[in-house]
Amino acid sequence: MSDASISPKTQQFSVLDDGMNFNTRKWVKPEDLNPNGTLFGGALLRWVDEEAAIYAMLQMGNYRAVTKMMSEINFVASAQQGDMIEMGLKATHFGRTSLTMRAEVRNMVTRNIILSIDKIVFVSLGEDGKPKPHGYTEITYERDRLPTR
Ligand SMILES: CCCCCCCCCCCCCCCC(=O)SCCNC(=O)CCNC(=O)[C@H](O)C(C)(C)COP(=O)(O)OP(=O)(O)OC[C@H]1O[C@@H](n2cnc3c(N)ncnc32)[C@H](O)[C@@H]1OP(=O)(O)O
Repeated sequence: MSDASISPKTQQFSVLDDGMNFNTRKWVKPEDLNPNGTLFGGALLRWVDEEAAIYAMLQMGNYRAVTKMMSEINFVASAQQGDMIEMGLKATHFGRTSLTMRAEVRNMVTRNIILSIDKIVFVSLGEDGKPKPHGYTEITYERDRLPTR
């Protein structure tokens, strides 16, 4: 995707862009770098997995959500120390016990997409650790599904 196709809205806080929810920003720090001096892919994946787990919990209304599958991970471009990145997620399929989502990470400084994952699948589990139906079929943009303590 070219720079021109990225909406200027991506530089605003918490925007909904094409239904994709960009909530979390990270600052690339020295401890996040690989020996080449660019953002370490493992750090990026850890951030995405955590963000996706929280998104899955909010959508499926269950704190017990586990990563089942990630499709091809495309490290499209790199980021450097001092860059700010933002992570976007969008649910693409609600199954019976699972939720499939798409992920995109953008460099807010260069405005390039740096990572895309077409499919991340989370499964809602019961207390027995087995898949548990979540009962939802559509995206919520609220925090209305999670039980509170
Ligand atoms: C108030 C406070 C409370 C606090 C409360 C404490 C709890 C706080 C927990 C925090 C949790 C954090 C979690 C963080 C994120 C991890 O770090 S997760 C760690 C890494 N992931 C794992 O360890 C998962 C390991 N895998 C498993 O345990 C088993 O594979 C699973 C997930 C139980 C699923 O078992 P299974 O036999 O595959 O189940 P199965 O019924 O065949 O399939 C289930 C669903 O997955 C789908 N599926 C299965 N395989 C695939 C595949 N290859 N591709 C796509 N979909 C698939 C199926 O289609 C099905 O979907 P639905 O059609 O029902 O929608």
